[in-house]
Amino acid sequence: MKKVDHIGIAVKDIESALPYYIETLSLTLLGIEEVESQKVKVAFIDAGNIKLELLEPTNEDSPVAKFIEKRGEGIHHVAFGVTDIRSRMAELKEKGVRLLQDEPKPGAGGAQVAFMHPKSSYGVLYELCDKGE
Ligand SMILES: C[C@@H](C(=O)O)C(=O)SCCNC(=O)CCNC(=O)[C@H](O)C(C)(C)COP(=O)(O)OP(=O)(O)OC[C@H]1O[C@@H](n2cnc3c(N)ncnc32)[C@H](O)[C@@H]1OP(=O)(O)O
Ligand SMILES: [Co+2]
Repeated sequence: MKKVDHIGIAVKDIESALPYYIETLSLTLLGIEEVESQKVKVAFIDAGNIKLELLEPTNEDSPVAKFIEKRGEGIHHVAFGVTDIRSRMAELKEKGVRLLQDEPKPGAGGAQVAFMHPKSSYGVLYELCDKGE
């Protein structure tokens, strides 16, 4: 794992959460995009050494919609920046980590992403995020 790339934060509505981050906390909005493969709209916020990724569900089957329904708004996942995601996935699988998919999926900003089940990661949903850098 190279470094933590971002922290995902589930919100019901990006538009209503943004002023808190931008005006109250004086952070900078980097961009907003929709990520169809994950059924979310995301807003990236520059928090200095890390990014915050606000996640708003785009429909009721979204993993983020389920999360909010069950656990409320709040910290949803931690994303490690990696290179060569397929090799990282193979290594983790070999070590007994339960991955949530066999193939990487398209994430935000053109990255390839994969997730590890929180049940094999001591209660934390971890993402692998490969931007090809
Ligand atoms: C755009 C992209 C990017 O950065 O580029 C993103 O981040 S997209 C970010 C959104 N995409 C994703 O999250 C994709 C990966 N996530 C998933 O596939 C799902 O959300 C799962 C993590 C498998 C959970 O779904 P499932 O339907 O199994 O829900 P469930 O409510 O039955 O959850 C099973 C158990 O995991 C726990 N659980 C669920 N979500 C959790 C989370 N975020 N952090 C920690 N624990 C979590 C539940 O409380 C439950 O524990 P108990 O049994 O003890 O109650
Ligand atoms: Co993420």
